[in-house]
Amino acid sequence: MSTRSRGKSVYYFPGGKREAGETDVEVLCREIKEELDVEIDRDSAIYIGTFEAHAHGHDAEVLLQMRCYEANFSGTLTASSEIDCFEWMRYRDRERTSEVDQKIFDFLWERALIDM
Ligand SMILES: Nc1nc2c([nH]c(=O)n2[C@H]2C[C@H](O)[C@@H](COP(=O)(O)OP(=O)(O)OP(=O)(O)O)O2)c(=O)[nH]1
Repeated sequence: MSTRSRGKSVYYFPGGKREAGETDVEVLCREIKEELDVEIDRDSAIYIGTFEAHAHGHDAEVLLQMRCYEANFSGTLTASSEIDCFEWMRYRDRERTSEVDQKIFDFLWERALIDM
């Protein structure tokens, strides 16, 4: 599932930057709550992998390293004020996402974890 932040042209996986002292799962829970108003079940979080690419919206030399998790959640997905919209995507939507997300789409596709 991908989100489009206010003023951005491409879709991002929900998430964001770590604040001082936070663990990965703490960042995950905070960002998902802020963006989509649902509660992540922290015990269900499973590390998927780390992906690197140019950070969208930054100078070409700025690299983004994204540590990805899958997890269950409870509540009703609701776009917060920082999100314009969210969308369940398929592999064919790959070009509508940021550079790092396209690598993640490829990873999911190679493992048959996303539909065409
Ligand atoms: N969450 C998220 N961020 C992404 C993705 N792809 C991508 O290039 N980014 C970039 C955009 C941002 O520069 C950074 C995430 O920062 P953030 O979500 O905490 O947002 P922010 O407003 O503080 O970031 P910034 O634009 O000020 O750098 O990573 C993605 O799929 N998900």
